[in-house]
Amino acid sequence: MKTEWRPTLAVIGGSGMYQLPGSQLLDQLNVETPFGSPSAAISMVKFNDQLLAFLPRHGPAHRVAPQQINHRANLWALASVGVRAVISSAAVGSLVAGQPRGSFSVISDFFDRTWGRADTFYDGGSAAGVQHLPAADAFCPQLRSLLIDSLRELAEPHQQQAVVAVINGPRFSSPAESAWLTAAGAELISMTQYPEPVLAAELNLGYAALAYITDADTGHDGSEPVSAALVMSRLGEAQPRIQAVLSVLVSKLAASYQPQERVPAAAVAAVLQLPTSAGA
Ligand SMILES: CSC[C@H]1O[C@H](OP(=O)(O)O)[C@H](O)[C@@H]1O
Ligand SMILES: Nc1ncnc2[nH]cnc12
Repeated sequence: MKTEWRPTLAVIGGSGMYQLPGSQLLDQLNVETPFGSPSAAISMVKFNDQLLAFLPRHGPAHRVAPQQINHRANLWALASVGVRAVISSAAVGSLVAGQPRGSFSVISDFFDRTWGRADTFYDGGSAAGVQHLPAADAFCPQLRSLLIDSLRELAEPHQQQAVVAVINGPRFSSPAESAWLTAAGAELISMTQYPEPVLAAELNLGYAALAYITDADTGHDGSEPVSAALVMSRLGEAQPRIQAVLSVLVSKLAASYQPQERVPAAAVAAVLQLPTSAGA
């Protein structure tokens, strides 16, 4: 894939974010990958005077269900245009009182309860071979700290760390499932925060999530149980706040940002050189 655009940062838009609010569209790139098609064309946008890549993980009109997202294609496509840092927006439910609805959270760890999702580039079936990713810091500490600084600067209520349980979806949890995940140590709940972070890390991309808490899942705090309509309406109200946080974050991210090398660079290069489905 040859392109004149080489953005340092990509934003992956979650539910309710199908364009980057406050950005100006410069170009759209249809990237084919060795793993099939991404959720949408990659938009090259100008945001806060910076060039950014933007990709809506559910597609432009929320046609891609959480369990159907081709995360490998999405991350490969972003890496192929030179991105080194990924900030994802995610609507999440809260499982505990310490993560209240209407606040932000900077996810620090995950608990994978998905099944059947392709979650590695290194299954031994290609020239890239087998790699074993250390997953202790799948959410990049450097990017997390920039997000925390941005939230603090805007006086946005936020929690600096949280364990997210990732369920397969598309249905929400039952009360018994929700209680079990809470007892296991989860504080937030999502359908998309796995395998996106680990696939980013497998390509040596820095990754952090700006999570916005839309609900209290099945209602542990006595509130209305979650529904898709409720998530969407609360996200709609929060868009200006999410945009403001991203704007401050972008001004703080240095063009010289270098993510941690978690996988040998030669293995990543081998993945990025695999023939695309279009060229195969
Ligand atoms: C629309 S309700 C459920 C949906 O919302 C969250 O999406 P995202 O993480 O992309 O913001 C959740 O994970 C589900 O996919
Ligand atoms: N309660 C919930 N469960 C799973 N994903 C969510 N996204 C937003 N709220 C959620």
